[in-house]
Amino acid sequence: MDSRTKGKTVMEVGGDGVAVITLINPPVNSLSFDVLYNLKSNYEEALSRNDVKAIVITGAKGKFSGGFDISGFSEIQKGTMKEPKVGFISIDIITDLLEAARKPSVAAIDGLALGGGLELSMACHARISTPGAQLGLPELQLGVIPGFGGTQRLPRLVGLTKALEMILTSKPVRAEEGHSLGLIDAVVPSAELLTTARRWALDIVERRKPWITSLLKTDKLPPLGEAREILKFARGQTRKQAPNMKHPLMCLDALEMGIVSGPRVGLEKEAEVGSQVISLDTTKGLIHVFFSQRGTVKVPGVTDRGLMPRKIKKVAIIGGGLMGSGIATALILSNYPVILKEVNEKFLEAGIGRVKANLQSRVRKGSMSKEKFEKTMSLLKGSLDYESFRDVDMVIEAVIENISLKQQIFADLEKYCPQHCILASNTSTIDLNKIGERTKSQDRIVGAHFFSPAHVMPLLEIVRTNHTSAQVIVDLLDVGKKIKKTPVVVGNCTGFAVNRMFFPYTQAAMFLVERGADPYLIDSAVSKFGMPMGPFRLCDLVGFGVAIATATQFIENFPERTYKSMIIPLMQEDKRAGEATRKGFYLYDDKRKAKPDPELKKYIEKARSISGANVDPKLVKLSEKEIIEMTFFPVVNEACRVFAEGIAVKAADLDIAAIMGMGFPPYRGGIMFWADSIGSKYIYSRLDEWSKTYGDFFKPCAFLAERGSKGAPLSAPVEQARSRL
Ligand SMILES: CCCCCCCCC[C@H](O)CC(=O)SCCNC(=O)CCNC(=O)[C@H](O)C(C)(C)COP(=O)(O)OP(=O)(O)OC[C@H]1O[C@@H](n2cnc3c(N)ncnc32)[C@H](O)[C@@H]1OP(=O)(O)O
Ligand SMILES: NC(=O)c1ccc[n+]([C@@H]2O[C@H](COP(=O)([O-])OP(=O)(O)OC[C@H]3O[C@@H](n4cnc5c(N)ncnc54)[C@H](O)[C@@H]3O)[C@@H](O)[C@H]2O)c1
Repeated sequence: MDSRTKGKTVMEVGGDGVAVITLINPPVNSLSFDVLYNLKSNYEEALSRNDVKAIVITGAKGKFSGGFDISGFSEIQKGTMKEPKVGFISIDIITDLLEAARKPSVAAIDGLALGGGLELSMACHARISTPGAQLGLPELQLGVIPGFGGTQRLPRLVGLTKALEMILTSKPVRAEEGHSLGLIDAVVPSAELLTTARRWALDIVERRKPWITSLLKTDKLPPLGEAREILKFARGQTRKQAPNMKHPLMCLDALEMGIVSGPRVGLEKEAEVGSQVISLDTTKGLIHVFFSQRGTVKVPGVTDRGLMPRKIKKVAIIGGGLMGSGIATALILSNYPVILKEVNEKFLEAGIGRVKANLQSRVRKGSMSKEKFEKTMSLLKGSLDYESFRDVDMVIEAVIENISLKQQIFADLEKYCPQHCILASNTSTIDLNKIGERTKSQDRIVGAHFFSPAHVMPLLEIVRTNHTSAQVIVDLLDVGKKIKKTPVVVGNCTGFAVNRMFFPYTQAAMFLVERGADPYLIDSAVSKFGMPMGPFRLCDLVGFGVAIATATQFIENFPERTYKSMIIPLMQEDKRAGEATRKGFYLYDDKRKAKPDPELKKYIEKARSISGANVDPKLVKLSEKEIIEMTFFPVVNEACRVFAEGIAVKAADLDIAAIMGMGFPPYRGGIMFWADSIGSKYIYSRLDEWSKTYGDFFKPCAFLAERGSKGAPLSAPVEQARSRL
C-alpha cells in the first residue's frame, strides 16, 4: 500500500465475467476516502468493460467492512481534511453509480458489515453472508447518523420498526436473523461465499434471480399514517432516553423524510443532516471516546516492548464477598477456572451462592442457557486453605479493607503460589507497596481494581507500583480484554484515579448543602447533566459505611483539601445508612423507589451547627449551570493533580476512567475533554474565586493554575510529570 494512502480496493475480473472488488484497509477494512474513491474508479472501469457482466464486492481477510473510517470524522472536525460535497459519496457514488448501474452488484459478507459497510452492501442488488457475520448500523453510538443511505434502505429491507430498533440501539444482528429479516439473501459457509456470490450475480444478469433495488422497495413499509405513529413514538422514547443529544432526532428526521417524500428526498436529507452532525459537541465527545477507549491498552514503556502476554490457566480469588464473587463471575464467564477461598464453610457457601445468583439472573433473563450455566459453574471450586494455590497463575485478593490482614495474606501467597504467579489486590484505597511490605515479590504485585458489581461494570483499573514488572501489566491487560473489561493502567496512590476523582464530587455536594443548597435540586441538576444519578442518591446506593471508610482514607491522605461534613455520620448514628436501610438522603419504598425526606433538614442543620457553616444566600439560589460547575470543577481539579503526578499516563485515560468508573456522560467526552471544551482559563478563574471565598477545598492545583493562566488545554501531554509509575 502506498504509504500516503489509507486503504485501497483491488478488482479482479474472472473468466465468468464477474469483477470481484475487494476492500482492503486493515484491521477492519474501514471505508476511508481512499477506499471509497478507489471503489468509484473500479466501478467506472467495470461498467465500461465489455468483459464484465456483474460485480461482487467483498472485504479482505474475512471482514467485509467496519464502516466509514472514523478517523475521517476527527479530521473533518479538526479541519485537517476537507469535507467532500454533501451527498457525493452516498448519492453520486453509492446510489447513482453503484445501485443504479446497468450491471448488478452482489455483496459477499464475511465477519462484519457495520455502518457504512452494511450501507454499501444494502445498495448492492443482493447480499450473501457467512453464518457468523454481524450486521448493524451503530452510527448513533458515535454521534453520527447512517450516512450512506442506511436511513432509507434499512427500513425498506427489514421494515420500519426493526430498522428503528437497529439504528436507535446501535445493536447488530447476526446473519441468521438478517436472513429471516430479509436483509441477507443467503447464508453460506465461508468457503462457498465467493462462488455463491459470483453465481448469484450472474443469475441476476440472466434473470434467474430478482434484480432488487433496495431504495425502491416499498413492500415492507407500513402505510403512511401508521409510519407516522411509529416515528412519533420513537421520537418520544429518544427524547426520554437521550435528552442531551440532538443527532438521534436528526436521524429520525431523515428517516421520516424518506417515508413521507420518497427515498431520493430522504437521501438528500440524510446527506444534509449527516454533514451537520459532524460538528456537534456531543459527536466530538463520542468520537474522542471511541479512540480513547481503544487507546487505554497502549501504555508507553510497557506495551511497546514486544512482550507477549503469558497464558493464565487458573486464577484464585481470596474473599467471596461482594467484590470477590463478582470478580469470580466475570472470570468464569470468560472460561477461566477459578478457586474461591473463604474463611469458613458458611462464608464459602455464601460466596459461591452469590456467583450462582449472578449467573442465574442471566438464565432468568434468557441470556444464558441452563446448560451453559452448569458448564460455567463447574469452573468454580471452593477452598478454605492455600493447598490448591500451588498451580495458579494469578491470585486476586478481595478481602475487607484492612492493611494488616492484606499484608498477612500476601506473605502467605508468596509461600504457597508458584514464583511466576501474579499477586493482585482489589483494594480501593490502600497503598500497594504497604500491602506487599512483608514479601520479596514486589515485581509481581499489582492492583486489579474492579468496580461494583464487578461482573457488570466495564472498567478495570490496573494499578502499578514503581516495582511492578511490565510483563505483569501486559498479562493483566490481556486478562482484562478476555473478561471484556476496559483496562486503564494507573499509578499507585490513595484512591488511584477513579476514587480520587469521585471524592471531590460528593464533597462539593455536601459543602453546598451545608451552605443552604437543596440536595434534591443538586441531584436533579446532576442527572440532567447526564450522570446516572446525583451525588446524594449515589451515597444512598453505595451505603454510608463505605462512604465513611473512603472519606477516612482521604481525610488521612489529603487533609488540606478535604471538606469534613458531618451529615453522613449523623445519619449513620441514627441507623439511616442509605438504600440498604431504606433511609438515607431519600426514603425508599418496597420497590426501592426513592422519595425526598423532609426530615433530612434536621441532619443538615445539625451538621451545619457542628461545622460552623452559615447559609449563604448565593448558594441557596444556584442555577443548574452553577451547580454543575461547583460540583464538577473540583473533579477537574483533582483529575489535573492525578495527571500531573503521572498517576494517569494520558488525559484520555482519565476520560475513560470517569465515563466507565463514575458514569460521566460519554457524549461529553470524559472529564478532561469536557473541561477543555469549557476552557482551562475559565475553570481556573472560577475555582480561584471560590477558594478565596470558601476555602482550600476549591483551591486550584499548580497544574491547573499554570495551564489556566495560559488558557492551555488540560489534556495536552505532561512534559515534566513526576512519574509515579
Ligand atoms: C460529511 C462528509 C463525510 C462523509 C460522509 C460520512 C457518512 C458516514 C457514513 C457511515 O454511515 C458512517 C459510519 O460508517 S461510522 C462507522 C460505523 N462503524 C462502527 O461504528 C464500528 C466501529 N468499530 C467497532 O465497533 C469495532 O472496532 C469492531 C469493528 C466491531 C471490531 O472490534 P474489535 O474488538 O475486534 O477491535 P477494536 O479494538 O475495536 O478495533 C481494532 C482497530 O480497528 C479500528 N477501527 C475499528 N473500526 C473502525 C472504523 N470504522 N474506522 C476506523 N478505525 C476503526 C480501531 O480503532 C482499532 O484500532 P487500533 O489502532 O486501536 O488497533
Ligand atoms: N464494595 C465495593 O464497592 C468495592 C469496590 C471496589 C473495591 N473494593 C475492595 O474490595 C475488597 C473487598 O470488598 P468487599 O466489598 O467485597 O468486602 P466484603 O466484606 O463483601 O467481602 C470480604 C470477604 O473476604 C472474606 N475474608 C476475610 N478474610 C479472609 C481470608 N483470610 N481468606 C479468605 N477470605 C477472607 C470475608 O469473609 C468476606 O466474605 C476491599 O479491599 C474493598 O476496598 C470494594
